Amino acid sequence: MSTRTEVTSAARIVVKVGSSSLTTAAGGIDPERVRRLVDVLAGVRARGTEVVLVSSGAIAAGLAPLGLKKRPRGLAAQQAAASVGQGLLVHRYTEELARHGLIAGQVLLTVDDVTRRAHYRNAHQTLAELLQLGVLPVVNENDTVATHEIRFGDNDRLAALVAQMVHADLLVLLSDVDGLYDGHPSQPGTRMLHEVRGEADLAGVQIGSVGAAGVGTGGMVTKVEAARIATGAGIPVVLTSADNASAALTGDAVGTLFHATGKRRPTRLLWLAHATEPKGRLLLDAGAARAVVSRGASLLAAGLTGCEGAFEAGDPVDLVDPAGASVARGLVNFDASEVPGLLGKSSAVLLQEFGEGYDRVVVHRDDLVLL
Ligand SMILES: Nc1ncnc2c1ncn2[C@@H]1O[C@H](COP(=O)(O)OP(=O)(O)O)[C@@H](O)[C@H]1O
Ligand SMILES: N[C@@H](CCC(=O)OP(=O)(O)O)C(=O)O
Repeated sequence: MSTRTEVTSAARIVVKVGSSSLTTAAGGIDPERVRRLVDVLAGVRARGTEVVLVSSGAIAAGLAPLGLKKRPRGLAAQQAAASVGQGLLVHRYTEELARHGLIAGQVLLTVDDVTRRAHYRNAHQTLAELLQLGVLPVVNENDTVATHEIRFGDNDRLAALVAQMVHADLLVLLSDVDGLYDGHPSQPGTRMLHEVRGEADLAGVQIGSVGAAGVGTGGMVTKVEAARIATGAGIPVVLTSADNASAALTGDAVGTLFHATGKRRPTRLLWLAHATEPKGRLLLDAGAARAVVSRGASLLAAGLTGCEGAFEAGDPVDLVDPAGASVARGLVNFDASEVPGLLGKSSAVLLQEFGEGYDRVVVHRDDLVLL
């Protein structure tokens, strides 16, 4: 079998493991599966490669202690299960990593942590420091505080964003299925794709949701989306089963390899483009639309003709050209109620009329992504 240099040459790898790969048939965390995974990760560390683990399983781990038979539907119950389960999950990782002389560091992230500039910087710095100290970060979504609106809901995309945040050289997605198939793997005659070089290879592939175990979320849809985000940012992705973890991480050609398709771009922006629901629309005049699209300029109030929606400062909004096309998405610096007072005014006028702070740009170029 050929060896994948994308794997063997990677100095930093993000590994994501899904709930379905950590649970027993009866539900709850399977300590054996955690142990086997940690043994593999310790092997990767032993050859000098840094590892960040993104682990699902908090909700699954909380089911048994709460006497629940299956993943609850309601958000509050899921949050409660995650609250109970996350501690147990990280405890398992801490114990297993300690057998190899390694230290686990829990990192719980919300959508805000990868979209808002200040939060993003914090998360980035924390992860960088943990890696510097030789700690193995164990990341999960902060399920207990995430609401429907500000929730990834799945860890696949979170893992892709973490991979970019830590400038990983490779993302490995471990699931209960050994690769991406051209149809749902339960259907006879479906075949595994060994390599995906771009969108063309995905044409005609039936990408289904949740697997048979019923503990995961998102199924293949979110994994392919995660692969798009990572590869579009220059990071190759290997998708395979947790049982293949050892082979995948030593570079064997198992599962599906998604080749890098793009150059690295800032994480938050990819998230904005791919997964954020805009909370409103800013209407731009022709000059502003041109400046944003062709020159990568920040959006100034002078180029605004109106707005729609009930957004607050910091929310994602679409920037719409005079023809009604959404040309960009960005994080707005004003509440919707403030915008009418700003329309068409230069920064100097705003400063004069409203004082300090109102001369700021409406959407900063660093918080903008073209659609
Ligand atoms: N085209 C496909 N190729 C492979 N698996 C698929 C496909 N379509 C749907 N699936 C399902 O996606 C499941 C994996 O997703 P999920 O259950 O969310 O796992 P995880 O907990 O690892 O995130 C597989 O078990 C499989 O049944
Ligand atoms: N944050 C959640 C993960 C959600 C989930 O089930 O994700 P996944 O199994 O990766 O599809 C948890 O820890 O239970």
